Amino acid sequence: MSLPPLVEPADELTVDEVRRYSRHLIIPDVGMDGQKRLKNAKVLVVGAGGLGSPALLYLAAAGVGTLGIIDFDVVDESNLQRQIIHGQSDVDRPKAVSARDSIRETNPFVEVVLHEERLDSDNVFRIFEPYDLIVDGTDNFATRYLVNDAAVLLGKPYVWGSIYRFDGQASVFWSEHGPCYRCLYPEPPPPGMVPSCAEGGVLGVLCASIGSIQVNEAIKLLAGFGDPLVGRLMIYDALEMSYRSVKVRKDPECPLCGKNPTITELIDYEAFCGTVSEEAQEAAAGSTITPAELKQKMDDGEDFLLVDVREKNEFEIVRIPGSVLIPKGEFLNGEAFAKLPQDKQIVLHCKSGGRSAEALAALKRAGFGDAVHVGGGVLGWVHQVDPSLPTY
Ligand SMILES: Nc1ncnc2c1ncn2[C@@H]1O[C@H](COP(=O)(O)OP(=O)(O)OP(=O)(O)O)[C@@H](O)[C@H]1O
Ligand SMILES: [Zn+2]
Repeated sequence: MSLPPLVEPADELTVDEVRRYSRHLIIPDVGMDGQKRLKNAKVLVVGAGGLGSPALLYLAAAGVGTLGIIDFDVVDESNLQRQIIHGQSDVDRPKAVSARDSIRETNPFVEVVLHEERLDSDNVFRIFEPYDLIVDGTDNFATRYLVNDAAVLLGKPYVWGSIYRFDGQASVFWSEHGPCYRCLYPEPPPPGMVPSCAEGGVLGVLCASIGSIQVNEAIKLLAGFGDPLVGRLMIYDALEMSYRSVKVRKDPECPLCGKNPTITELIDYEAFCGTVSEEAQEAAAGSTITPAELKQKMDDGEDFLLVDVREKNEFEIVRIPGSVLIPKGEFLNGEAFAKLPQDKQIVLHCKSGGRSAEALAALKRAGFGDAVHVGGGVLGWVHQVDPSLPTY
């Protein structure tokens, strides 16, 4: 399938621009016409993180005239392993600002528009409106469904990518020409079932593999050459080193882009994706202690068992003294219960409190009524109790 260019060409390229983009200009498919279209293009990149870093740098280098960056976060040292648009001296600086500075160095001809805020249902239409196309570099389901729904309602193409450990996926969702994200993934995974990169890790270079595919697709759509990844899901396995693409059809029953849509306006995405399930929230209500309270229990010599429900790799990076490891999965399948004493209070913790709330719900169901979990998890422990420990 080929599609007409998304963008009209700019009137002309300056002499400096001709020099800079000469290796594009001599490719027949791009040429002067394609490069002028890129110059006129306006692309929004959501998230200046793992995927956003290479995406922004290559979109800028390619000469996309206007680049919008939306990110609410600041650069953390643990980002530098993969978020190559930021450097050591950017730690603690807003990601959007740091990304803009790198882009200026890569290509001063690009106009950068900063949106230093969290994309949500209240601001998404206003923010998306001026852009031709949206590149998504975020890592959470609520934002993905939000981006998809807003893109469908505004009729804009949505270039999506996703990464985890050694696996990557990418596609272009554009309901006028093919499926949307909901056609492929009608429901978000149950809370806690799909680990994030913060929980499971990601090979740094995978971001470049998938982020550059997203840029490739964006450029093709903007300038109108090649076969876009509309209606196809690209699956990449860095361990096997294989790329394959599978067909994705538009779902006639899709509640958003199908024949009889039931979603005609934005919804509450946090509730839809429920980062922590309702049962876990209920279990945690009134059964959550702070890291400082945990320290107090230890200092008071209370008799309890502290169980870390993270994975072994995480336990090896940093742990709370005296904790034993029983991964969350064993609470969900019931194997954990036989390992636990009946005569002691059980205190659960994880990295930041989400997984331990899920495990707590299972534990309470199994009859451990006085169990509690530590809000903020081991990260909270490091911040409140022992800042000499590493975080991840
Ligand atoms: N709704 C949103 N609005 C704006 N930016 C978002 C939104 N959701 C996620 N982001 C940003 O998208 C980026 C996602 O990138 P990535 O997952 O690589 O980084 P991270 O969140 O810093 O990593 P980690 O979760 O491993 O600490 C982050 O910079 C995050 O701040
Ligand atoms: Zn759809």
